[in-house]
Amino acid sequence: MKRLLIFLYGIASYAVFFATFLYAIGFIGNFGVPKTMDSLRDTPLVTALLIDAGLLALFALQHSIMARPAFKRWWTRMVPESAERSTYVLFSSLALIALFAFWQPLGGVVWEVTSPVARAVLYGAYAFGWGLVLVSTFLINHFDLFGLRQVWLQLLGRPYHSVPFVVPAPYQVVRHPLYVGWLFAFWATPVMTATHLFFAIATTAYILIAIQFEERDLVAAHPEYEQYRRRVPMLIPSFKRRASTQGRVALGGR
Ligand SMILES: C[S@@+](CC[C@H](N)C(=O)[O-])C[C@H]1O[C@@H](n2cnc3c(N)ncnc32)[C@H](O)[C@@H]1O
Repeated sequence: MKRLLIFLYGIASYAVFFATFLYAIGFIGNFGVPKTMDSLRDTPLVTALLIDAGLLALFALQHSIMARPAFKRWWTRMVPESAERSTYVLFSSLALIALFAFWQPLGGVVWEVTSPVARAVLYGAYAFGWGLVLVSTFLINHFDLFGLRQVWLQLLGRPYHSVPFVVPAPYQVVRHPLYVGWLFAFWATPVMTATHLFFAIATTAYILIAIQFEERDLVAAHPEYEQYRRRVPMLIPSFKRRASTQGRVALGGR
């Protein structure tokens, strides 16, 4: 019974994540959802800025603290180990839902692209970004990243083994293709409002900081990551160099 409950919890967490992911595409792209990022401002500027900064900080803290191995060791004294990743996914989604619900548009257009061709290119870049994010999760292991593999294995009563650390095509030209996808999704817009610019700058800063923590954990789990880091650029792809780390190595630092 407990196994089934944990499994259903994992499925529910994934469903919440997937709905949040779809909403985020409309929220940031300003289409198809009831509330988007760039609606008109109806709150004093400083108040709106403070609220938005608080919402971004909430997500950043949740997302980074709960990902650290030390936190996981402490947390899994209370939460079953097999449900740890699903709980992380659920809390991340809840932080994003809070961001969507309480976000305060700042108003004001900083720049606007009017050429139809350039607008089409920017919309294409936006779609490319989201596509790259999704594809990267499958290249790493989508089902492990979102906790489904963990709850499935415990349902079967089978032990959990870390997924292997692979270096598929995009990871051979850049170390963080998923974050590159985020950067496309956050920056590619034909109408850059003050709100959008604030969001893009803050999330870019967060990505740059989060990479430092993530890579520290990756080096600790995989000493060979150090060499991979020397060969492959962080965010700007290089098609000249190729990672030699093409084998499958156990990944323990999730
Ligand atoms: C949200 S994913 C982002 C992955 C990567 N930073 C990117 O941008 O493509 C974070 C998780 O991916 C794992 N990870 C990072 N690089 C990886 C790689 N090359 N192969 C497998 N897992 C990786 C990290 O350990 C972390 O648990």
